[in-house]
Amino acid sequence: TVKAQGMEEMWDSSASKKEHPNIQWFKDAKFGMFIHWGLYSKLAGTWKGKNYYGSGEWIMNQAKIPVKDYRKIAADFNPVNFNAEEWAQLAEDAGVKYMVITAKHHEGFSMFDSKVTGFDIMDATPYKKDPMKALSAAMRKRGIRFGFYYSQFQDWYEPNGGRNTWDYDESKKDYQSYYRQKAIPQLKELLTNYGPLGIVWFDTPGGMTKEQTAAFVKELRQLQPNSLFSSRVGQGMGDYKDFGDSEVPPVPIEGAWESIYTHNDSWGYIAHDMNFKSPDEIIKLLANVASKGGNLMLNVGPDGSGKIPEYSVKYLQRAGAWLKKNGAGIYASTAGFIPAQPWGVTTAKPGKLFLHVFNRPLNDTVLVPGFTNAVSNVYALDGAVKLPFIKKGEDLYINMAAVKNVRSPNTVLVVEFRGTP
Ligand SMILES: C[C@@H]1O[C@@H](Oc2ccc([N+](=O)[O-])cc2)[C@@H](O)[C@H](O)[C@@H]1O
Repeated sequence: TVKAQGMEEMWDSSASKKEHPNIQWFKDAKFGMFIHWGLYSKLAGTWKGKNYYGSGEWIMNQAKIPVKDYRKIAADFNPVNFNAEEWAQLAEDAGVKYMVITAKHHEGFSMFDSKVTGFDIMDATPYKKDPMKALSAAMRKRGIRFGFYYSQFQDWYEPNGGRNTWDYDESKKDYQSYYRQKAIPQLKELLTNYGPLGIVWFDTPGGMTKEQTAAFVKELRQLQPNSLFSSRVGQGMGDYKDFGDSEVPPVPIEGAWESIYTHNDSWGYIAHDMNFKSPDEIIKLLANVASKGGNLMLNVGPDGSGKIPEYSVKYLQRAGAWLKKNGAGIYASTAGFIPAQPWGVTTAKPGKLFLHVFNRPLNDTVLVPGFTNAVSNVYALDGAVKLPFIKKGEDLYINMAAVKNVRSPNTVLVVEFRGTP
């Protein structure tokens, strides 16, 4: 471990598996916004008149578009509708506690002002402004954590970057030169020019040994010791775990972890993909992930003009409205000690168990089996409506007839108890 200015000890993920000293905000956050935005957003899922479905950000790979053709998109990329305040306000209204946006995805195009390449939004587009500068400032103003997604290995623009196998011979690539000349200098720009970053989100590790990854991580941590690195940095050197796409573990998982979900069926914008998850689905998914002790990072895919799809705006605002009333059952909660039940799931805090009732029992009687602790009070969170309850042995029965709002996708009941579960 190396001594660093100001930090009594530089946290070194490769050395010990103890948690990052700055992990608690992430564990308490529970809800984040993911943003995939790049040149692919302008293609909107179509190339040469052919529609592609799923993962719009992979269209260059799906259609095997040569770099000489793909780079031309930049000349028409002019997101005049991009409004950092609007995006940041949506994050606030949605109730997310952090945002992670693609600074550079696999296509290799830099959505920020980079001195390392000419294939960036300042030099290669008519837009000539740095949206990441405005967005990081707008988020900081609202006290919502901000971070970047940087595709550290896959770079389909660079001859020595990972995984463009249709223009370049993968076996001939010198990945180290790509890391030295592009990935590392660009990550240093991102960790230097946009203020404190809550998170650096990596994807698809590759082209580096364990030792090289350790050196890579150590070099970057020196710039922002407090920043959390996601698990896809590789070699187990991340600070929290990311599950596969749109995956929730079946049972509670210890430690800091995150489930990432698309809002429709694609990370990048696809004009013909309207399969947006409803506000109810978002609220249930968030409670489901929280009931197992994790965070949900939900994605939006702005279009090429810089507009976040209307359904994402409306539905995230609706989910945020629910969180304004019921956030106490989510933020800073831990996994529920009563497993999922026919009526829903549970989350916990010291002396409190939150019942997330998705499916209201027909007779309005909620059974919580195996509840050993003595119960002192039960009420519905939204409106603090006290509810009658009885215990038969370890079975707790709650009558929720007094809860009028029958339409809620998730009615949160609070069980206050003595002792520890
Ligand atoms: C968030 C997504 O991350 C990756 O896709 C993955 C990476 C890893 C897994 N995985 O580990 O299951 C699945 C999809 C990217 O390729 C994709 O474009 C998107 O950015």
